[in-house]
Amino acid sequence: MSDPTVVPWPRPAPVARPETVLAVDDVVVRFQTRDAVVTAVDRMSFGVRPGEFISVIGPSGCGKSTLFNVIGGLVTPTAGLVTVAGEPIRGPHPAIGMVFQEESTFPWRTVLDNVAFPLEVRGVPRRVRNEKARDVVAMVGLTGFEEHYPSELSGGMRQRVSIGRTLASEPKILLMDEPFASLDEQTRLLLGDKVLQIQQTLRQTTLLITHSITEAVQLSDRVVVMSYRPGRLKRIVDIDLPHPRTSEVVTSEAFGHYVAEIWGDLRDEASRGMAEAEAQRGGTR
Ligand SMILES: Nc1ncnc2c1ncn2[C@@H]1O[C@H](COP(=O)(O)OP(=O)(O)OP(=O)(O)O)[C@@H](O)[C@H]1O
Repeated sequence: MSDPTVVPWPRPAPVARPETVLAVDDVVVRFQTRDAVVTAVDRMSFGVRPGEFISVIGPSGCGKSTLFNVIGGLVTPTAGLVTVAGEPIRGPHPAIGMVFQEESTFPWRTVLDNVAFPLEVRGVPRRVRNEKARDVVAMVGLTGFEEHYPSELSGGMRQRVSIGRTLASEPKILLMDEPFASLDEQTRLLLGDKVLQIQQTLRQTTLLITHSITEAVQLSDRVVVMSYRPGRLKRIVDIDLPHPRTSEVVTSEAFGHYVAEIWGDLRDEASRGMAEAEAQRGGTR
């Protein structure tokens, strides 16, 4: 019998692991509320490869935003660690760009000046930053609107300005927390196309929180499904649909299979969430 303490020589080649740019490692987040301790995220671990598009989906209140806030350095985890390219995240970090659901353009700045803002903060000279901002404005499909103010744009266009502003800072990882939530279905689909096009052009590593299964399947390489309270990793689904993708993919048979599969996972979790909410309402009556 071979002695397990003897290291063979030559050493066996290490198991090939895909490169990871973002690692979420055993992250736990607990909040102390007035009458209880809430575990919002419980031992979540997953890795993200460079250029990958990952969606995080789960029932309302399962801890998606909390997880994103940990990745974005806005919340310190109770336990566990997030690293970007091996570097621990201990606060807001230039490698991470965040886009939120809420309106976040600067109303007093034009589209171009909104997008150029992070470059201005970095001290990039005006001519260079305007040139770069024009490229980003074109990428988000707003050429011709450079001198417009946010109040002159639709909700979908304003969200593209927000995405453009975040992209101008060239983050290693783009985090988007339900960026399309306030938009109508058609705009969502078209904006999804735009985001995918940008992601594929820049090979931008992207994490998206969404409630929409179709959006998750349309856009993602992998979908992280979370369980209802405490928010744990339920499953990671590989979306093996051809690239480049557009919203047309939603009509394919394979697409329907993925949606059904993820809904199968989510249905139980969402029902648990609803039952708990109803029980709580009953208890407070
Ligand atoms: N600062 C906080 N203090 C106390 N509890 C919090 C805090 N932030 C979040 N929670 C609780 O943690 C849990 C997860 O919340 P979170 O907002 O991360 O969920 P979510 O999945 O993003 O929800 P939704 O889909 O509805 O946006 C919830 O029970 C929420 O009430």
